[in-house]
Amino acid sequence: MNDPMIKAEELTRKFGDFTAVDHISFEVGAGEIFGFLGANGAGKTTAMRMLTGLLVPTEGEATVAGYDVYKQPEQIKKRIGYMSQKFSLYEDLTVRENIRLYGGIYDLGDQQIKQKSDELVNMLGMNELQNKMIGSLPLGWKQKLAFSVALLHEPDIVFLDEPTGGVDPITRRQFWEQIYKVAEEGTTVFVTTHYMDEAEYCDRVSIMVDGNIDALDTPAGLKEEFEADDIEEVFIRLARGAERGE
Ligand SMILES: Nc1ncnc2c1ncn2[C@@H]1O[C@H](COP(=O)(O)OP(=O)(O)OP(=O)(O)O)[C@@H](O)[C@H]1O
Repeated sequence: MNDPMIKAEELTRKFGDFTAVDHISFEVGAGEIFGFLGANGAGKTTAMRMLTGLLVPTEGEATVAGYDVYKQPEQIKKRIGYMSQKFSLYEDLTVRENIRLYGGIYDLGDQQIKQKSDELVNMLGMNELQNKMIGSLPLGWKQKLAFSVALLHEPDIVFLDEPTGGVDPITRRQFWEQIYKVAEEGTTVFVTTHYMDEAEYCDRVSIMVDGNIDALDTPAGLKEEFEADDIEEVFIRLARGAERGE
């Protein structure tokens, strides 16, 4: 892979004696949609926090957008977007106020923020909703908006931590159309999900079990390797041996 957008080598994080992420290695290319799967407690969030410059690894190496996670976390933060599992927009601000706030955090100028706000509200068909409080919007709208806000500063990579949790299949499908669009424009998408149908939409999928990456391939490649009809079957077979989780 030429100049991978994400490169992890033996990346490890311990909490005391417990190894949450255990020597994982993988690369993600520019414009790729990379699905990062694993059962509860497998280590996905911990790995993602290391890659986004939020948590220092215990061992191993990683670069994101060409920057080193140990030495250049601030540069990484400027080049990535992040949509967390816990919803990140401010409930008691309006749609437009949230966009303005994040535009400021991402260091965009006033003119650029205004232009981006107009574009975004139009693109999402949120004209009628732009002055409504976020708290009053349905979850699906909030998620679509949070995704667009994570892209405001045109990052190289966007990290999505269970972006579609709790919404209906039609809204999830619309959300995935947004994902395809940004990937086509060249943005790398790193996404965790518990929905196995969504794993099928990814270019490649990795499956974590107890801190390790036990499988990594295209959805078709994984199904072939495991002689499975769908990714859910692959996942269940791998996760069955897991010690962690609910
Ligand atoms: N700050 C911490 N201190 C101690 N243990 C932690 C810490 N953060 C995570 N862990 C442990 O590391 C393991 C991996 O957690 P992590 O949140 O990365 O898993 P996950 O795959 O993201 O799970 P989920 O799907 O439930 O979010 C879990 O056993 C968790 O309890």
